[in-house]
This record gives sequence, structure tokens and C-alpha cells, in this order.
Amino acid sequence: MQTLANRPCATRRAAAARFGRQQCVKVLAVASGNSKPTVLVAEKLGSAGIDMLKQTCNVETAYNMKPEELCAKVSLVDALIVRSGTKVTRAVFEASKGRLKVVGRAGVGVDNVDLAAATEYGCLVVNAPTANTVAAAEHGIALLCAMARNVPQADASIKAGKWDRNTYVGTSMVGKTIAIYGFGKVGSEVARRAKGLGMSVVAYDPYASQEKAAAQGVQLVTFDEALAAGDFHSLHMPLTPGTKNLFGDSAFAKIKKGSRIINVARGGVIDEAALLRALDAKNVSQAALDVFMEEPPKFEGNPLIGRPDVICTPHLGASTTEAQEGVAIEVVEAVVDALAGKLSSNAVNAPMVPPEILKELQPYIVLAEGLGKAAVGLVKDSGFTDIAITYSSPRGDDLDTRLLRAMVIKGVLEEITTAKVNLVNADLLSKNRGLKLTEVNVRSGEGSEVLSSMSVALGTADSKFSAAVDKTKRIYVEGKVMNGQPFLTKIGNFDVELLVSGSVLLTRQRDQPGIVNISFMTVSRTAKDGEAIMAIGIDTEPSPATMEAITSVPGVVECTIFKEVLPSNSN
Ligand SMILES: NC(=O)c1ccc[n+]([C@@H]2O[C@H](COP(=O)([O-])OP(=O)(O)OC[C@H]3O[C@@H](n4cnc5c(N)ncnc54)[C@H](O)[C@@H]3O)[C@@H](O)[C@H]2O)c1
Ligand SMILES: O=C(O)[C@H](O)COP(=O)(O)O
Repeated sequence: MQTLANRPCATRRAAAARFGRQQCVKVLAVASGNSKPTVLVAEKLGSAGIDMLKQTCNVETAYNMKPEELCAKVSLVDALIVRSGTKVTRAVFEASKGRLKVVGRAGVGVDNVDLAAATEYGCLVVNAPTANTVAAAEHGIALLCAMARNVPQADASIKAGKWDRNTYVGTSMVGKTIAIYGFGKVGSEVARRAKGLGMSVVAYDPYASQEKAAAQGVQLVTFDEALAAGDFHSLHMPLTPGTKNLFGDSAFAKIKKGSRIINVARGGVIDEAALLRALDAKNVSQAALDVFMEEPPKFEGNPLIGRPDVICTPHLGASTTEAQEGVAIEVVEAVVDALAGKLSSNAVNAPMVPPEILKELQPYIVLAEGLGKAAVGLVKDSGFTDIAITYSSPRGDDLDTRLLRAMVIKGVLEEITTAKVNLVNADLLSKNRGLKLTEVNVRSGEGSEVLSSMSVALGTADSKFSAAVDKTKRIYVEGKVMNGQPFLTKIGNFDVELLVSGSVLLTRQRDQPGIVNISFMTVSRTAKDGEAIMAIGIDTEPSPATMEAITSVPGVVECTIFKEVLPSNSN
């Protein structure tokens, strides 16, 4: 096979000039034309974030909207930024009529966003996962101390004109055990601070690393062990189907008698009716709650809020000036990046790719999308039922293929569907279309390169260019990255070398001298005097008459236009 390196310089330069545009990954097709995207900020956001947003977007603020008001506004905006007080339901995505591309959550928890609906509607959800961690941990510690020393009750008493030094005798924290549930970002910061108070720390988190816990002097234990060990129990896990009502009657039956519980995570993790029963039975002696099953909770006759053994704050964990400025900047950066079509490491419903990995993957991402486009561009009317992707990589099974797979699907589906396909919904859309997808990782090559090659094969397809069909009766294209550029290296059983971009004319002819004479092209043959295919870069599409003329050249067997091998918007 002729390689780029040994090809004549002029041809290489021509190829590079023609196809060598700097490619970048467009994840979401967002801003159209030159108009600025419009962002609706539905809850109070730190001013630094608003100022940053205004640099690239039209910003509309509307707080305390009723659900129907949000639905009315959302079809006029490209992005929506919320905190935990706005429910971004399926109805919101439906009402957006496809315009809403990004939901930014200025905080960690995304349980107020219908992620399944977001994904279905191709809307990226991003959050601000780190900027309020310390604030939440500090609030947890504040509640721990306030509860142990009856600070709110004593404050209320003195404000009522009493000097009562007997009722509010507290309990000491030093030497006691705190059980932390959810040893993630907030949980581990709480652990660090609890150690500073002289407490022993155990943690329950089925997904946490032993090493990380040990490095902090924290012992990971089972749920039941944590319940039995803790004098204080501090909750720091997300609300998921697995954690919903985790603290119910059964847990409270096992909890250390008279221990105290703090919840700065999510209300639904505690079954509030069960907590009331546990408080009545003195299995739990005190509770400190920042979060509730329903927010705001019903106040009238609420048995939990009125109790002297329960102290409450109105979901204030993240509410420090510093944290609010921090989350505002963090979420705005993610929203602006997403609107510009860049991948975000804060994406919640799309593969999260750290920036350094993304940089490394960049040319392979372009290749993957290009191969998807190339393969589907060769399908005839009868369509195809399956996509087989093979990755040949020195990393073998260690290669994280999620992003590459999504880009192949994007490349394939964008050609055949009117639905907006992006990294968020690529998997789901292919599944909904009943496409069978298989991936094979083959260990091959050496060194640190991501891929030595990759191929896309479309099954049960009738190709408009029969030479693209391989021995297994699949439309087959293969490619690799050379000198940082994505190349198509095989079509069917024919080796080619085509820097993937723009439109290409493909002809198949008998291998005989002098039948076509074109300066830039790539030719491949199976055997001398056998058959060859020729790929020719073209600027404008030949007319039907020209196509007919090419096909009627003696020796030419078939001819097709292979349009836009790579996405035209990848520049
Ligand atoms: N009150 C507030 O204002 C406030 C502020 C920030 C965060 N939060 C909440 O705090 C919680 C933790 O936030 P984070 O940033 O530390 O998240 P995180 O993702 O860093 O940590 C969550 C941890 O919970 C663990 N976990 C998951 N399922 C579990 C289970 N069934 N049992 C035990 N552990 C489980 C995970 O392994 C992870 O280590 C979230 O619910 C978040 O929404 C609340
Ligand atoms: O999940 C979070 O980040 C916290 O619960 C904070 O929520 P808030 O932004 O509504 O204060």
C-alpha cells in the first residue's frame, strides 16, 4: 500500500491543503449562524457566573416560575440554568420543541432533572460537582455541633426571655464515633473535619476505595456495622433508587440506641415517617436535617419540624457566598463549552471525558465519526441492521471506547435520521432504531498510541458500490490516524489511503494502464490485472452526464460519489 510518507511531496501537500483542516469535536449542534445562544437562568446564580455568561450569550433571568411558565419560556432558549428548586421534568423537554440543548445545574445533585427525558431529547445535562463540596461539609459539621450542643433550641429560649442553663445540656463529640454514609467528595471532607474534633470515623460506601479511606484513617464498614457503631450518623450519598428510604424502619431498628443523625444529602434517603417513629422510640435521640422529602416541606402540622429533638435548615448546605460564586462559575463554564459544541467533563448524561484524555482522543474521534459517515454513505436503499466496530489498539480491553462508539453512531445516524444526533443520545437513538451494535477490541500495535486502526462494518447492507462489501458481506471501512490526521485506509477488501474529509468519487475499474489520469487520487488493486478502486478528491459534484461518461470508460465497472466522508461542520 502506498503510504502518506512515501507518496510524492506534491500529492501530500495537495492532500494536506485540501483536507488538512484542524478538526475539533462538535458534540452538540447548538448556535446557529452568528447569533448568540440564549440562556434562561431560573434560580439565583452568583454574579460572577452571570457576568461570564453575558460575554457569549443572551441572558434572561426569571426566578420562582410556575411549571407552566417555565414550559412557556423554554422553547425560546438554548440553555437553562437551575439549582435544586426547579423541577426540570419531561414536560419541560417536550415544551422546548428541540431548542433546549443544555441544562446546567449550579450544584451537584441532579435529582431535580429528568435525565432520561433529557437524553431522549438530546439535551446535555451538566452540573457543578466540586465548588460546593466544602460548603456542604462545613454545614454538616455545623449541624453536628449545633445538634450536640442544642444551639438552636438554646438560642430560641434566650430570645424568648429565658435563662435556662439546665435544659440544654449537650453531648460531647470528642472520643465518639461518627458513621459516614457515602464517602465521596462531601463525605470525605466531613471525615477530615470530624477527625479534627477528636472523633473516630467509620464509613459505609460500597463503591469507595479502601486505600483512599485508609489514607484518611477511616475504616470502611458494612451498612449494618456503621449503624451499630455510630454515635452520630452523617449522610452523604446521592438519592438514587438504591438509596431511597435507605434509612427506614429496618435501619432504625438496627441503629445504635440513642444515636443522632444528620442529613445534608437528600431528603428521600430518610423515610421521614420512619424517622418520627425512631425518635418516638428513642432509637434516635436527635436529628439535624438540611434536606427534606418534599421541598419546601409542608409546614402546617408537620410533626418533624416542630419537634424539640429535631433541628432544621432550609437546604442551606451549599449556601455560602464563596460556594455560590464557585458553582456559578463552574456551571457557566460547562454550559458555555457545551453550547460551543465542546465535550464537558461535567456532563451528567454523556460520557465524561477528562480534558487530557479528550486531547489524546481528538484525531481518533474525528476518525470514528468519519468512518461512521463513510460506511453509511455506501449503503443502498435497503438499509442495514447492525454496526460492528473493531478497535485495534495496544491497550486492548483497557481502551475506553464509549466516546469513539458514540462518534461512530453519530456519524452513521446523522446521515439517515432527521433526529438531532449527538453524543448524549447516540446510544439511545441507535437502540431505538433497533440497530444491533457490536464492539470488538483487538490488542495490536505497540506503545502508547490510542488505536493502531479501527473499522466499521454495516451488516446486511446492499451497497451502492459493491467493492465496499467485504468477504463477510458487510460494507466495510477501516481507518487509522497517521501524523495526527485521520485516514481511511480500507474500503471493502481494497487498501486506500485517503485523508478523510470532503467528498470523494469512487470508481472501480479493471486494472489496466492509462485508463484514468488524475493528479490527486488513491488507487488500490487486489492483484495485478485484477480489479482496482480509485478514490478521487473532488470539489464539486460531477453532473449525472459526467458520472455516466466515467462509467462508460472502457474498464470502469462502477462509480459512485462518496459524499462528505467527514462531517462538514468539523472545522
Ligand atoms: N445540602 C446541600 O446543599 C448539598 C450540597 C452539596 C451536596 N449535597 C448532596 O450531598 C451528597 C454527596 O455529594 P458529593 O458531592 O459528595 O457526591 P459524590 O458523588 O462525590 O459522593 C457520593 C458518594 O456516595 C456513594 N454512594 C452511592 N450509592 C451509595 C449507597 N447506596 N450507599 C452508600 N454510599 C453510596 C458514592 O460511592 C460516592 O462515593 C449528594 O446527595 C449531593 O446532592 C447536598
Ligand atoms: O446538590 C447540591 O449541590 C446541593 O443540594 C445544593 O443545592 P442548591 O444549589 O439548591 O443549594
